[in-house]
Amino acid sequence: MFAAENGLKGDPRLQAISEAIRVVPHFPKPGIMFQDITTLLLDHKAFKHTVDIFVDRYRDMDISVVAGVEARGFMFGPSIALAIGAKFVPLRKPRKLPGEVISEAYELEYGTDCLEMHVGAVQPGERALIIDDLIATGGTLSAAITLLGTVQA
Ligand SMILES: O=P(O)(O)OC[C@H]1O[C@H](OP(=O)(O)OP(=O)(O)O)[C@H](O)[C@@H]1O
Ligand SMILES: Nc1ncnc2[nH]cnc12
Repeated sequence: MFAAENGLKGDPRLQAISEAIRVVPHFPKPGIMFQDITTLLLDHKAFKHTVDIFVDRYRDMDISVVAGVEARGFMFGPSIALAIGAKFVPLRKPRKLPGEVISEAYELEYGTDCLEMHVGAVQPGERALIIDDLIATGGTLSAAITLLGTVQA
């Protein structure tokens, strides 16, 4: 579905990316099929393909902010930000940022958590791209959208 919707159907890079991601059954608890992107990071071609796909899609779209979700969004977001000429804004787990923050709580596939962003990192009216490695329940992405939407309001 992702490939068809994004014009990537038949793109050989997708197979290389898919093969580079290790699937670990029952981690970190029974029933979870853990998608391990650390093996993708070991494969520099598949890693570059991953970044390139986002850069090709989002360059020249007037995006000035790439917001990366801790921790795995930090592994892809900065490369994409540099390539499309945007700033990188970390969306961090609680009590990691030293300045004034805005927070958004959310539910995970296996627990609850919260994302925080520095006040002033994003200005009203800026266009943002949110980067993470994976969507499971969508709770994290939803919280990230809400956090950035707070600024836009
Ligand atoms: O769609 P969801 O159900 O919200 O799940 C997806 C989120 O879960 C994982 O992060 P996790 O919270 O495990 O943190 P980590 O990146 O620090 O390992 C993953 O990297 C996404 O951020
Ligand atoms: N199935 C999964 N694999 C990797 N990270 C996750 N975070 C939430 N669900 C996950």
